[in-house]
Amino acid sequence: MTEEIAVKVSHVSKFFRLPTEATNSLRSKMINSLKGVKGYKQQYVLKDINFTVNKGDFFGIVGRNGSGKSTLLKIISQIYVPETGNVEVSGKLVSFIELGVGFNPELTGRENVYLNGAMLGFSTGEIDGMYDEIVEFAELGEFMNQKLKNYSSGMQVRLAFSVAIKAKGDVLVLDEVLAVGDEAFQRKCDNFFKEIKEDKTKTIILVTHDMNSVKKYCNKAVLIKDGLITINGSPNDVANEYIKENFSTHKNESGNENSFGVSPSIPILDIKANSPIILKNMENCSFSIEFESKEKKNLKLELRVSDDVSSALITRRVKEIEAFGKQSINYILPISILNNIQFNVKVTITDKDTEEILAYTTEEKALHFKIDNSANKGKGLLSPSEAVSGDWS
Ligand SMILES: Nc1ncnc2c1ncn2[C@@H]1O[C@H](COP(=O)(O)OP(=O)(O)OP(=O)(O)O)[C@@H](O)[C@H]1O
Repeated sequence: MTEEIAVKVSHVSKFFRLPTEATNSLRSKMINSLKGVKGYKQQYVLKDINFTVNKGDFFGIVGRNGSGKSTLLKIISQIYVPETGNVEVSGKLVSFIELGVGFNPELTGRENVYLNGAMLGFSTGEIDGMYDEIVEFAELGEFMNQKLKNYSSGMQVRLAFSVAIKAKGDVLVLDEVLAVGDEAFQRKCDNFFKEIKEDKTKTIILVTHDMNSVKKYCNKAVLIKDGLITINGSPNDVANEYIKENFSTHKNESGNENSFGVSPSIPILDIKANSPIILKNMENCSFSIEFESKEKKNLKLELRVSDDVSSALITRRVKEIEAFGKQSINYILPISILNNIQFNVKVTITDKDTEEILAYTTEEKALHFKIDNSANKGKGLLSPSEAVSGDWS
């Protein structure tokens, strides 16, 4: 069965002009123009963005502040025109990406629902049909005849969000940052997202910084970095890569740059060699994984041993443990089938319950070994049946 496309983003690029000098007189403007000085530079915010969202998808867009997510949502919602490329949308698109658009503080809640609905392209009859559901979801029944300017900011957000999600659109574009509210309203939104995830006639595009939401609701996601899509794939891969990206800008308490790859709950992660790192005439390579868990947690340790030259994975082992405090776990890797090879050892520690990555070994902190043993016959991994495994101790 071929999937129906809801939104197709093709080769979209966008730049903004940033002033490079202040020209506050007509004279300097004229001189600059004669000299060919433009007085601004083009800052590319999106660079050749391509992806497809199918009907029924719950599609996540993830990226750090300033990576270009809101600009992309505005292009999808036809608020901005891209410099290159285009966006094709099938069906009616409803977006909730900027607060206050389509709302007038001098009008009542009720009038604002009709105004906003009209701006989204719905007729009065259509809004009549949606009105009760919108008010019920927003829990603002008794306030609908009051002017919007008398609403608290939370109430205004609730109304705007409710119009967006209860409007009968086919594609809903949401910036989750705006979907704030008290705990009860958040729970309601959570239920709504869970329901809509199962509704294969609705398509959602959600920008969020909350990786639990990505894993919980989305079936596909993209990660944007500096205006480029760096991953287009499974929500788990995107969420984990985003967490790693964020980690690399967090220094640990000592401010030591070599400690990148740790988090407040696992502030230390090291791999220490117990055997020499140049292995001659030896059968085993041994090392210990040392880390500290600030809280009692069920953890998943993923050990990866890879060839330094080809990056091929030699072995991957997973161990689940309940850990609290300082830990040291030994690992013995038999090397009898390897020779003339350099390899590295890295570890990723994940919270077993939430699947969040809590710490991982960065390139700089990987432990490297070299095998120089003429008694061993092979080079690298000989065949899958001879895969190197090893033991935890
Ligand atoms: N109207 C504008 N004029 C000039 N620059 C802009 C404009 N809008 C956005 N930018 C710049 O474009 C870049 C991307 O901004 P954008 O708001 O799309 O990022 P974002 O990923 O949504 O960030 P956040 O997570 O903080 O909302 C930023 O460097 C921002 O300063």
